[in-house]
Amino acid sequence: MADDGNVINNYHIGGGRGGAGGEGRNGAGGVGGQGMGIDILHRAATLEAVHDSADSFMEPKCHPKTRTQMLKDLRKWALDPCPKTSILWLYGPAGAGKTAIMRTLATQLHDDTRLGGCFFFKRSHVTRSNARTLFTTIAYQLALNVESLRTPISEVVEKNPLIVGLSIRTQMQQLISEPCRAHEDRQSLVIVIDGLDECDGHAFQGEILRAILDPSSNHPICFRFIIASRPEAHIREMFDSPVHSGRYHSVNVKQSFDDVRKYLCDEFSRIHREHYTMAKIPLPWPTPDILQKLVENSSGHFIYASTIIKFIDDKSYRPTERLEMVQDPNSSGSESAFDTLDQLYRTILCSATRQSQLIPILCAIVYFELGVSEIDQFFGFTEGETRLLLRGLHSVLQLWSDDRREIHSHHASFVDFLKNPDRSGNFCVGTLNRRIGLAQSLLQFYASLFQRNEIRCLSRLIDFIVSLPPSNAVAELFPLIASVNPHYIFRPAYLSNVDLASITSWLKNNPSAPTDVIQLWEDYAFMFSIEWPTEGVSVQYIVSPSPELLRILVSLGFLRLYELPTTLDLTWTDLRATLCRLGPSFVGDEHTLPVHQQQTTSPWAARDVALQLIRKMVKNHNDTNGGANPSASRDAVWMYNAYSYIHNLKEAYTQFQHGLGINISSLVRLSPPCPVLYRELWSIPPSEIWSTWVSDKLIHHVSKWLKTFPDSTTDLITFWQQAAPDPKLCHISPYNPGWITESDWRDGVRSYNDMIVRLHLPNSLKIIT
Ligand SMILES: Nc1ncnc2c1ncn2[C@@H]1O[C@H](COP(=O)(O)OP(=O)(O)OP(=O)(O)O)[C@@H](O)[C@H]1O
Repeated sequence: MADDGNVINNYHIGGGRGGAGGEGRNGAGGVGGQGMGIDILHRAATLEAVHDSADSFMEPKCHPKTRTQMLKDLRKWALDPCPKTSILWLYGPAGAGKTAIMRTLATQLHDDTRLGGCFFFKRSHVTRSNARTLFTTIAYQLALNVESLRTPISEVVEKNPLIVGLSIRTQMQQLISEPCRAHEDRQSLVIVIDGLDECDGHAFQGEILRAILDPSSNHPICFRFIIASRPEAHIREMFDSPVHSGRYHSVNVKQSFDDVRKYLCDEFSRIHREHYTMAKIPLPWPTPDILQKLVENSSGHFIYASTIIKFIDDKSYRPTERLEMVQDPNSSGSESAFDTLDQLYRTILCSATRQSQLIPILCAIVYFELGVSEIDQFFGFTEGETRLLLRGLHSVLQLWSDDRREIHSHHASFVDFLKNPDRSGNFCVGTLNRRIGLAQSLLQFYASLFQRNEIRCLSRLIDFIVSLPPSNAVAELFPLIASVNPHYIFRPAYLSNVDLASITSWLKNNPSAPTDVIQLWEDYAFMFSIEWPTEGVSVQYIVSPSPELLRILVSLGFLRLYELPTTLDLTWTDLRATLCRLGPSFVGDEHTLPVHQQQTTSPWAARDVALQLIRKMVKNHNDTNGGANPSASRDAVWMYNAYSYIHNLKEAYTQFQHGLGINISSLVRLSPPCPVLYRELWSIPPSEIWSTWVSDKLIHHVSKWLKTFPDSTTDLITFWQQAAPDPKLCHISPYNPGWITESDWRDGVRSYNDMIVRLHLPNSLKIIT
């Protein structure tokens, strides 16, 4: 195409002034007509790295009618006379199809006579992995492709032949940018660099990026750079650096299920057409459902699709049999179907550092889909350690800037690879030992003190444990299963009845499981069913509950089971011992002689708990010097650990005391008339309750309670209602109208009464309102 004197020559070398060039590095003759400079460049260039080099027919290219929109967009950007930025980063996971896109694009740009130069890096290749020849190769192509650039580039080299061995940045400046200024007001020239991550050494990769990205580089305005790479952490960090902000545009090579389908359909048709054993196989082959499954397995990336096509297309085998092998990853010989894929994954894993630490993390990602911060916590790492360990795996794993987001694999095939010992060998995460190791790590976490976090994996951990076949090998897990902190078991939304039933039956099916561990989890299952009713679990005998049991049951009307130990100052062992007296497996005196003992009544139990909670509130107040030193309250510390939305201990203290206040209000209302309790109410420090919204509830319920006194007088009730030091704070606020307070209280009573019925306890224990 000739529009003026600066013809873009499209690899056509015009007749030169001089004679033939000298012999090139590969034995080829130098380019005629431009003298020594071009000849020196020719010797220094890596011709194999050019898009249509001699062996480029073996390199990836886009199958016809695939990646059409992406190619169109890239080409449009490249040819745009005034794009917002002149640098574009094309990134995507390993095997997404970046090279295929870049080669196809380079060919299109070449046909448009707008390809300045290109370099296709190739990992571990003798010459194509060498960064030192990148800019000489590009300068050489610029000189050949653009006639007007030939002389200025050649002169630079003639003047200073050493340039081909100088630093990357000097080459970029002196060999490319400066001579090309003459081209300043011409059409854009595109420089394509593929596989930056495949160039030897992170340092060189960084240097190349700096040479292109740094604001000081001041490239001719006609230049467009397209750089493709995997989203490796060190490359992403360079692009993300504030110094380079606004200097480049990035494009993600996204999954494309439609393109993969198109490719597979065409390739299967070709195989069907070309393979002589296929003549009698009816079309469509493969059937649509098999094709759909294969498309799904590809995760929308080409590497899987092209790998299986290569395998099925082997002329020495029947394609139908090979397809069956691909579909059944456990069939013998199927490993070889994924050879290319596995080689890719092995290379990535081998290049990662600290592999022995990496494998348990991969195991956790594969089986639990955790986020970075969860893995840090589960494995007891210092914050940020997981991210460091996974730095080398960005091309197979999707990591997010938000540490809480689940890490996942770019390709489903990577997970299959990691699970299959025949494919991943030492990297396999699916062996029994590795799975037991993972279960141990996670159980250790759940056996530790209740920590401040929201990691809700216990249910999945139970599923994972029960998937381990009963064997002596799992015996190591039993002590840890016995030590799971009950706070996690009873914390709402952590587990369900189904989880408890499944771990219990798994333990029972394990001949080596100790009976006390089985009993413990049966008890947990029973306790759980008291709070979260399930069919089929009930007490076997009608027992008369002890005062202690009744106190717990009354409290359960208003509190969650997992709050009881802290609120009632019980240990989990106490709670279990008391509650499980109701259980079907309890063998004790109360079962043999049920009911015939002096009954404690629910109102008195409520009174006792109310007194206990008032004293607890006062104690917390005194211990913490009125809340000034909240760390002195164990309750505040517990509250802080239990709810990650609570920001600090002070807030935790206030919330805990408010919770107590609300429970005291309800329990007082349930109590019989009792002057002792009335007096105790006055011991509550005003700052704990009167200056808060809890006072609404307290005034409401205590007023109702006072009406039940035999000698109740309006005066007493009015006196109570006006008791608060600041009456303004104690009216029933619009946000907490009386009917809400009333309906909450009735719900508590109803839930308590339902529980009495469910547990087949005597009706006399119900609360009549
Ligand atoms: N559009 C496409 N049409 C047909 N085959 C494709 C296409 N894209 C990719 N492939 C095939 O998928 C495989 C992986 O593609 P490619 O090498 O381009 O991926 P990549 O993203 O550059 O991978 P890596 O990060 O490992 O360099 C190759 O065998 C390639 O031929």
